[in-house]
Amino acid sequence: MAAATLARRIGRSGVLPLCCRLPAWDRAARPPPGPAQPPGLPLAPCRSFSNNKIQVELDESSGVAMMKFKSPPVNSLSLEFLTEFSISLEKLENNKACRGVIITSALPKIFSSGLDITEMCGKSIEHYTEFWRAVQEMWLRLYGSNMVTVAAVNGSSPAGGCLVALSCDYRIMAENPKFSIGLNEAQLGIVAPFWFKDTFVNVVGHRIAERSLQLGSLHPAPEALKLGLVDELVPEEKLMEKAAAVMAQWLALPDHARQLTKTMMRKAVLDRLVAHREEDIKNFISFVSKESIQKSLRMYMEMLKKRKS
Ligand SMILES: CCCCCCC/C=C/C(=O)SCCNC(=O)CCNC(=O)[C@H](O)C(C)(C)COP(=O)(O)OP(=O)(O)OC[C@H]1O[C@@H](n2cnc3c(N)ncnc32)[C@H](O)[C@@H]1OP(=O)(O)O
Repeated sequence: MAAATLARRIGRSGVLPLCCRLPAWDRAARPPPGPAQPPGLPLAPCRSFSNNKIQVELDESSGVAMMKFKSPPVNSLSLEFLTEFSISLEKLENNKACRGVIITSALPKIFSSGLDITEMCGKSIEHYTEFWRAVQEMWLRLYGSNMVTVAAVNGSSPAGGCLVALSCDYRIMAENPKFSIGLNEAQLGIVAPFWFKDTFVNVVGHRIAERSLQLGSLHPAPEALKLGLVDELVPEEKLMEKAAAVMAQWLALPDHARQLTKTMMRKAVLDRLVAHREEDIKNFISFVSKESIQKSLRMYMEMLKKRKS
């Protein structure tokens, strides 16, 4: 079925209708069709699981899951959020019926505000260790996922929020110039870890990443498109439809070829963190424990609050 037709059928709900079946080269063989269902019962259930901060709906007939961040006010990546995120990804990854996931936000104007700064202020070494391991875990799962991952960026997405989008296979952003995206860590007086940087370089190339990282730039959507930080801009109301169309296009290929290609492209970067995980945690702790860094983070939080009042 042509991607455009599929997208039309998906419509705004973002959920593939039951009549749409994708090609036979699924992630794994599906069970054979059972006996005829009694009238009124759905042919293929749309399974959903919702935790406190993330809602996931999987349409088993299409193999596409919709993951929505729903942690007001700004979908900050707290320890609880990151844990739910990793568990949700793991559940989908282990579900043979799931071949792709669209990641978006249920909140208006914000995709994710990045790592929860309060998790990095005035906490114990044990807490920093647990928090940073959760950040690593989320990235390893998302960047290394076998599923097709599409980010439907429907709001601003600084720092860790940008990392989530960068870790997907494809990024579509709402074409609102008020929405911005980028690794702005330098603006907070902190440094993006090497694997944030590697992920960024793999998307936009060395020169753009270097300039953007040093300046801690947050790029308005049109600029993000020009830099290649996002792949497409679409009007906000068309975002989910477009994400579904892109997903259908990617799922039209045999999984194994796409997965092996993805691994080939990403393995070196993933392996680098896996090999240096404990060292990376130690670096984070020694950096975040510095009084000067604590001061920078506190001042940044105050600035956010002042800007509001
Ligand atoms: C120390 C070692 C470092 C190692 C590397 C660490 C790598 C770090 C990665 C990161 O992700 S750091 C986080 C970077 N994030 C940001 O810079 C975003 C900051 N937030 C904003 O710019 C804005 O809040 C927004 C996302 C554009 C939304 O703006 P809006 O006007 O809609 O909302 P606000 O009124 O600003 O915020 C509401 C509420 O939420 C709090 N908040 C915002 N972002 C965060 C956050 N990242 N962590 C925790 N809390 C956050 C903000 O303070 C407001 O709180 P209240 O005033 O309502 O209490």
